[in-house]
Amino acid sequence: MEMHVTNLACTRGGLRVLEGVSFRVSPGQALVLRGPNGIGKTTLLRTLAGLQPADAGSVDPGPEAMAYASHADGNKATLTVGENLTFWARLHGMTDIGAALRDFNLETLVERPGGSLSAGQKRRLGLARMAVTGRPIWLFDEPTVSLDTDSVALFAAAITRHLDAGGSAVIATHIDLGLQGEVLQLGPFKAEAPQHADDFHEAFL
Ligand SMILES: Nc1ncnc2c1ncn2[C@@H]1O[C@H](COP(=O)(O)OP(=O)(O)OP(=O)(O)O)[C@@H](O)[C@H]1O
Repeated sequence: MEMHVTNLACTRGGLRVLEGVSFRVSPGQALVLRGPNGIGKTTLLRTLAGLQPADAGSVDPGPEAMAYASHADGNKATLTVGENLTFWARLHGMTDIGAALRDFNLETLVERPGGSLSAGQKRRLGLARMAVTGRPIWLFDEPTVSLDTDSVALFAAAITRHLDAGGSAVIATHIDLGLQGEVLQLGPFKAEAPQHADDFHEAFL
């Protein structure tokens, strides 16, 4: 499924952050978002994921085709690793969690409560959730935070498998994951004449 983003404008906390953002991502491709802190990478991902409305422009397909892994891992502390993944899979009408457990090296942790995991283990669980959604377009916000070198390699391999299967991904990361696709620098899309931020938007988990 090809993703078309056309002339998108995004706002955060009452401030127009980005405008005129257009790109396409084909099946089998990853798009890496780059730009300095505060340029709007998270804001763009939240808009693509349907967590906030676009100020202008369009995103096709809509959020029902996407799975979003934000800064927050969003795991349930009292559910085990297996229960967390099963919950997330069922939410998306799926049942199989075996491949996700294997791909993110979670098999030995399957009975552990989410709240008892280390930061990197929590992150692996948060990322594994994407693999049980069955959704074709995966969105990631700084996915490699807390991951050690081996886990970064696991993550890159999981994304590569998803791309090889015809999926696609949009990833805000400063790390070179060696993926097939392009890099989009967001600097040129910075909104002109910024207004005063007059609002605080609670982040969605
Ligand atoms: N919860 C919030 N409420 C109001 N404004 C916010 C909020 N979060 C971020 N902003 C502002 O929105 C703008 C875009 O922030 P955003 O988090 O999208 O940037 P980013 O490129 O992801 O940054 P970073 O690389 O630091 O994660 C910034 O000016 C930021 O100060």
